[in-house]
Amino acid sequence: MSFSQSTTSQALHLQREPAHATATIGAPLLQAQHVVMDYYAGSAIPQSQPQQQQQASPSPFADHIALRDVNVSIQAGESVAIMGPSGSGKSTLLHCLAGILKPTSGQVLYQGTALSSRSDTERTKLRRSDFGFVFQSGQLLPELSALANVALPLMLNGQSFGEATAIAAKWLNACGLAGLFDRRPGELSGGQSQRVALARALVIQPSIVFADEPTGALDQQTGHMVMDMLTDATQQNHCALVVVTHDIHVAQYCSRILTMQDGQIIEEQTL
Ligand SMILES: Nc1ncnc2c1ncn2[C@@H]1O[C@H](COP(=O)(O)OP(=O)(O)OP(=O)(O)O)[C@@H](O)[C@H]1O
Repeated sequence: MSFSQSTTSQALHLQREPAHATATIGAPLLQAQHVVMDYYAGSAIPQSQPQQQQQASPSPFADHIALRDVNVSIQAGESVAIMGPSGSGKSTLLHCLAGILKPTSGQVLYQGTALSSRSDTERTKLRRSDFGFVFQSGQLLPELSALANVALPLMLNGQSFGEATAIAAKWLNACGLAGLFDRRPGELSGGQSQRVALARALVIQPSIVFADEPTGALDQQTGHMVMDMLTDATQQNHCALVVVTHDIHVAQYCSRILTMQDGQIIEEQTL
């Protein structure tokens, strides 16, 4: 059974309506408006920590100014790749879009509401319920089994151990990991670990998955398998996808490619 088929059949049996079912039709799911990120202005701290005093307008030449007036709109179900040279601001943009970093100025709207208008607790809840994250590596808890790693986000959202592990098992199966439920991350290959990470990101039925170099630690063939799974699963679940990558072959899985340079989006390509 292909991942698409199994995802379709299994995801439909998951526990609740995805959060994006409540999004306003036609309005962007996620929007960055005039986002500036100056790491020296004291906004490189996570939003959950106290903010330092913001300083004067950023100098246009400093390399700690990671984003300069960035505007992006992402629709529900859309897939967007962010490319650009090292240091161009890709990861910073992804972290601002996901509410992990608070921009120095400008704002990020999710379902029409500014992330900065939500309390720390609300933002944490939002990330747990609506956002999935996939990083290059190291995102799984090493002391937990694959099954527990995938079940954990559901338990943090209030589901019982039994419910959470039953749903997690479906996603691990859908990711081709039957038989590996009890393995810890250190006992899995890089590709297997990354598939566990996909299952963990998708298990909550997020409205958007943020992926930062999801194939960066994988060989090309395994990277394609992971991207096939990620794009299949997000499409099947009408989930938006934002992928930071240096690899054009990875970017081409998406419907739109944004190219960044010196903290700005300099090119936008629809595929
Ligand atoms: N915590 C930080 N403090 C100060 N400057 C930072 C910090 N994080 C990133 N920067 C700077 O912000 C700019 C953008 O960094 P960012 O990591 O977003 O780039 P990137 O395009 O994702 O790079 P890469 O492809 O190498 O991961 C760079 O000049 C970087 O040095």
